[in-house]
Amino acid sequence: CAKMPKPSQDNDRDLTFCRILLAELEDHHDAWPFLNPVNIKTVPGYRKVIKKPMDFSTIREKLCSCQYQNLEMFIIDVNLVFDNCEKFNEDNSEIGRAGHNMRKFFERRWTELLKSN
Ligand SMILES: Cn1cc(C(=O)NCCN2CCCC2)ccc1=O
Repeated sequence: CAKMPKPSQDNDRDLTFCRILLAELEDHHDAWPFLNPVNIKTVPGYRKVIKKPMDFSTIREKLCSCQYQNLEMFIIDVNLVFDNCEKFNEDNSEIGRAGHNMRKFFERRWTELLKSN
């Protein structure tokens, strides 16, 4: 049938979930490497290696300026943070471990939230 606009309550639910999930990511003990964009002037190689930088403050800005169509687009950006981290950091490093911890936390929380529906 013709593409129908998503009922607004679904959009409202998605937006609420993004706000909850992002707040919990920002408050997590291991969030410190991901709170702001990696400084490509002080981190050698980052600019060349990581094609699409992403961080929680950028996700916060996008969320607050309605740049996420739905929950899926938000999850894609959060996963980009963790995929970039895995690409650039050894698993057995401070930042590498923080990335794995944060990804595990995020996976668990969004599945819990979606099951609550
Ligand atoms: C995600 N990620 C982060 C960094 C990084 O150095 N972040 C700065 C962390 N500092 C904490 C207090 C001031 C800044 C390097 C590589 C990387 O993949």
